[in-house]
Amino acid sequence: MFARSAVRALAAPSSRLFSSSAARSYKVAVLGAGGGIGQPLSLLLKSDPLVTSLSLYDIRGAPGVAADVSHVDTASEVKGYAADQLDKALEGVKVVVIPAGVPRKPGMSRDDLFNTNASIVRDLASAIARVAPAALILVISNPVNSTVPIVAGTLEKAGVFDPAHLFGVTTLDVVRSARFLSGIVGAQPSETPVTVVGGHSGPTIVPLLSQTSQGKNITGEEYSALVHRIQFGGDEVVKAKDGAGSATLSMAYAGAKFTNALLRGLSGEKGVITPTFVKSPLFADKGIDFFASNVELGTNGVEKIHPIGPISAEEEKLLEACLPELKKNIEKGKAFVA
Ligand SMILES: NC(=O)C1=CN([C@@H]2O[C@H](COP(=O)(O)OP(=O)(O)OC[C@H]3O[C@@H](n4cnc5c(N)ncnc54)[C@H](O)[C@@H]3O)[C@@H](O)[C@H]2O)C=CC1
Ligand SMILES: O=C([O-])CC(=O)C(=O)O
Repeated sequence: MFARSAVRALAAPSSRLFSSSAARSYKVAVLGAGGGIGQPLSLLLKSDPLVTSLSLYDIRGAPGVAADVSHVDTASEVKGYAADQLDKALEGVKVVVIPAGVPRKPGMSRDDLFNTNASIVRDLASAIARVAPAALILVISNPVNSTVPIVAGTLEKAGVFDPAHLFGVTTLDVVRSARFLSGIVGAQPSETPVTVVGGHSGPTIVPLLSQTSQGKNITGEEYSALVHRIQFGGDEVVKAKDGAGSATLSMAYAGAKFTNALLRGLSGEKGVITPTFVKSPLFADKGIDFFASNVELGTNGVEKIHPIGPISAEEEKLLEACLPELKKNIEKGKAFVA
C-alpha cells in the first residue's frame, strides 16, 4: 500500500493493494460500515482509485464513519446512512460488501454465530433484491459457508439470483497462507501465493500448498503445523483479542483486496483470478453447490470457475474432511431460507 518514498506514498494513493489500469469507476456500499471490519474496510475502499462513490450503512455509527473517511484526499464521494436508511444506501450501487453481524468470542465456532447473523444477512439480501437487484454481493459475515447460501436463497426467492454476482470472501485465508508460507521459506509473500479451496471455517479451509514451488517441499510436522495455522488462523486472532472480537484489520485488508480484484475484472482487465466461495459445479455431484476455488473475475463478475487441479495425497485427505462439513453448513443455510 505504501511506496518506499513517503512523498510518493502521500501523493499517489494507488498502490500494491490496489492495482488499477482501468478507466471505469464504481459505486460501492458497505453494510456494517460502523464495525470492526467495516471502518478500516471503508477507509481502504476510499483509497481505491476504482471506487467513485462509497455508501456506508450500519444500524449504528455509519454517518460518523462516513464524515471521517470523507476527508481522505481521494476523489470519491462518501455518504453515511443511519439505521432506517438502508434502501437509500443501496440506490444505484454496483457492488455491496457485507461485514454486518456479530464476531466470535473465545470458545465459539463460526457456526455459533449462525443464529444471530443468518437473519441479519437475510434481511440485508432482501433489501438488495428490492433496491439493487443487479448488484454484485460480497459476503464477509460469518459463517460464510452458510451466509452465502442464505443470500443466494433470499435472492432466488425474490427472483433475482445471478450466481455470477455472489461471492463469499475467503481472501483472508489466501492472505494468511501467503504470509505464513513466506515466513517459513524466507521469501516475500508476493512470491508465495497459495490457492485455498473449500469453505471458510477450520477443516473446510483447504490450502493447496503442493501447487506452489515454495510450498510443495514442506513436509511432515512442518506441513501439518502450517496447514493447521492456515485453517485456524481466525482462532489465533480470536484468542489474542481475548473477548474483544475477531480479525478486523487483516480482514479489512483482505476485503479491500478482493473488492479491487472484482472491480478490475468488471473494468475489463483480463486474467484476474483469485479464490472465492461461489455457486460452483465442482462438487455439485456430491450435493455441494457452493465451493471456493480459483475464479476468474470478468465484466459480469464470475467469468470462469477453475477446477482445483492436481493435488497431493495429503490434500486429498484435507478435501475428504472438508466436504461433509461444508455440505452440512450449506444445507443449514439453505434450510434457514426455505
Ligand atoms: N469472511 C471472513 O474471512 C471474516 C469474517 N468475519 C465476520 O465479519 C463479521 C463482522 O465482524 P466485525 O466487524 O469484527 O464485527 P463488529 O461487531 O465489530 O461489527 C459488526 C457491525 O455490524 C453492524 N450490524 C449489525 N446488524 C446489522 C444490520 N442488520 N445491518 C447493518 N449493520 C449491522 C453492527 O452495528 C456492527 O457495527 C462477523 O460475522 C465476523 O465473524 C470476520 C473476519 C473474517
Ligand atoms: O475467526 C473468525 O471468527 C473470523 C474469521 O472468519 C477469520 O478470522 O478468519
